[in-house]
Amino acid sequence: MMIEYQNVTISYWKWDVIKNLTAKIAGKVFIIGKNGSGKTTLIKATAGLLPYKGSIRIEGKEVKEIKNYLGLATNLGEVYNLGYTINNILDIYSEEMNVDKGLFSELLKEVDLDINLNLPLFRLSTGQSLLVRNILAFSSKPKIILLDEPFENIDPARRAIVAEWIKKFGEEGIITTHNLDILGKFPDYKLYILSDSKLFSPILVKDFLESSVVEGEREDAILTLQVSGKKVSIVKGKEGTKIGSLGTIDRLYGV
Ligand SMILES: Nc1ncnc2c1ncn2[C@@H]1O[C@H](COP(=O)(O)OP(=O)(O)OP(=O)(O)O)[C@@H](O)[C@H]1O
Repeated sequence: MMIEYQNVTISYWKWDVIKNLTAKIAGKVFIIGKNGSGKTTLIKATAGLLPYKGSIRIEGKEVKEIKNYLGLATNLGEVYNLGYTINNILDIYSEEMNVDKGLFSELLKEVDLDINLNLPLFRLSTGQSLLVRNILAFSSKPKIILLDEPFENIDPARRAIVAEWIKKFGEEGIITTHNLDILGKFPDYKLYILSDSKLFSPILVKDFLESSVVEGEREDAILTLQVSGKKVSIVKGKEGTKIGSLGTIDRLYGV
């Protein structure tokens, strides 16, 4: 079981956001990357919502040829445009996408989210809407989860609950995030960095958080990547500020 990218190029008009990306992803993994690096674009293409060149295969099946694959769920807003109110969405997705209404209500209760299900999604606050979309994704008990920034604008106690759901639901998938604190809850998960259109080979979250970022190429690096054309090394040891204590990964991106 795997998500496989082979020479994948994804473009908006003539501009390539992802260029010749090749990677094999197994299990549930995190992808981080600076603003605009293409994380959302990659998730959308993997969910079948964007055209791409090359090959994206999920469990051996080419994404653009898959119709109604029920094993995959995402929190992307585009997917939940059908239906007007949240109740409408629930009706449609319980029928078409295996969303379990009982599980949906249970998860809603777990985060103590008191919302009017007769409202359209876009009437909710940014955080509430994302929580509902996360819950919709988990409620189909998917095999594969594609979650774009599932913690953004969500308060800390609820973020911790979303983290537990990520551990519980899905056998494989991709989660993008900017949130270093929450990454600490996933020490044994693999982390990929998307930079300069490449997905750099994965390192364990715990190794990443215990490392520091230095400029240039280093022999002792656990990972050397390219950021805006410059080499950056992630090294373990006493040197510099640990990534885990930075609170933000901006240094990695040279900001
Ligand atoms: N529909 C679109 N049309 C044209 N360009 C787009 C479109 N969607 C995204 N882009 C551009 O593609 C690039 C990658 O965007 P994307 O949203 O994938 O980045 P990201 O890594 O998810 O960023 P962030 O961390 O800020 O969420 C950006 O420069 C963005 O402006």
